[in-house]
Amino acid sequence: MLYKVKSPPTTRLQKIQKSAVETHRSANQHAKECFNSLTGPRRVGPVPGFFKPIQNAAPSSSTSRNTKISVVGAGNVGMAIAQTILTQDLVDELALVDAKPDKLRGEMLDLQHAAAFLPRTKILASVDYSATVGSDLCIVTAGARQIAGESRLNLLQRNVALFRDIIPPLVKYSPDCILMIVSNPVDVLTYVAWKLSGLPPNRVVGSGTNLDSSRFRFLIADHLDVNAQEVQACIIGEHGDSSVALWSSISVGGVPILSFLEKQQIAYEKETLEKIHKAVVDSAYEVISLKGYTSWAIGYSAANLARSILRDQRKIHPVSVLAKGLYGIQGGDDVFLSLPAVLGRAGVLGVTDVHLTDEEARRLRESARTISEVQSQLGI
Ligand SMILES: NC(=O)C1=CN([C@@H]2O[C@H](COP(=O)(O)OP(=O)(O)OC[C@H]3O[C@@H](n4cnc5c(N)ncnc54)[C@H](O)[C@@H]3O)[C@@H](O)[C@H]2O)C=CC1
Ligand SMILES: CC(=O)C(=O)O
Repeated sequence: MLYKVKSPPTTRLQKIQKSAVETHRSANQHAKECFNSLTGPRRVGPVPGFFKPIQNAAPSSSTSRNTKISVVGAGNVGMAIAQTILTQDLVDELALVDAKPDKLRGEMLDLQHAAAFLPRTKILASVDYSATVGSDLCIVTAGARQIAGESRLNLLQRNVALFRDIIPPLVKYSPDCILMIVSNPVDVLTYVAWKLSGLPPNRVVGSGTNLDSSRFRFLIADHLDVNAQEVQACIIGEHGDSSVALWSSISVGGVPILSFLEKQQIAYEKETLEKIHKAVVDSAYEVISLKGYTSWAIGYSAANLARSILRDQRKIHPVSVLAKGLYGIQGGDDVFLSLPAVLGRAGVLGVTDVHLTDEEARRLRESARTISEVQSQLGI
């Protein structure tokens, strides 16, 4: 016997909703028709005659060309990065790529509708990588994210498979780009992206512990009740559980903090320092357990890196770079992890040589070993 699912009777509210949707559709259609009658079908470039050039104008002498960023992955992280880039007036063109066409178009339109409040930026979106052509910087955020309690390293196999589809077309359309990886586990995926891209190592960088260092600076600043921008403090190594806090080089407004405490004979327990570092490591887990994902801080972190690169700022950021042979990391290991790197228009210009205590150096080598072990199972 078959049971038929009866359609419920149409209520008055549903009728009103249906007619509202139809009215909205026809209003959109009407607006499009009016626009087309004024300007012709959708076109690229200005409508001829809309403004008249002034008499005897010399051709533009500007030699600068448009700058372009592409963001792959229009999820929580990709969109937080995109909107931070737009508000900070970093580029002339922003291209978004995702595998979900409707979500992608929705995100593009939503950002385009803010045009009246933002610096002028052309925003494009497509599931096709040709939209990314000629990018100066490609930021990859696509992929699986952690669920509450899950480690970043757990995401590896799923995201490596996606990277095989993402990295080759990105580099095909933008062979001169700097590639910035954000998807997790960011250090291993930066290595994977480097291998799949064939780019020189200075042009492949992971967002790494730039975010962890901001969390660290926030916690110290909060403790001392000062501005976090006055706190020079760095976390290096894995963006994850084996990261290393460089306590020995922290300064606040130029004052080295550990020697200040010692001079003032203020006792501090090693355990207190460990607790602060643990709070940094636990930060992402806490936010994910509360809201399901992290987005705003990584949005600002990635835009901060994008500015240093595209504006050739030569600022020093803890980011994931090829660490082979640096800080005592074994020459045989092509491992990417965060070290203090100078970033500019050519990507990673160099790595600074910060003094590490024996304990910090040992922890960094351990962090490298953790990443290297995971990497060795990849067969890339
Ligand atoms: N490095 C860092 O500091 C941080 C990294 N992350 C990582 O960023 C990644 C993204 O996180 P969310 O944005 O929260 O995830 P999400 O699930 O909101 O977005 C992921 C997006 O990737 C897209 N996608 C999947 N496969 C694709 C493909 N083959 N091509 C193009 N797009 C594809 C999905 O359609 C989705 O829109 C995760 O791996 C997460 O762990 C998140 C926060 C901080
Ligand atoms: C998810 C992640 O990697 C973070 O927020 O640190």
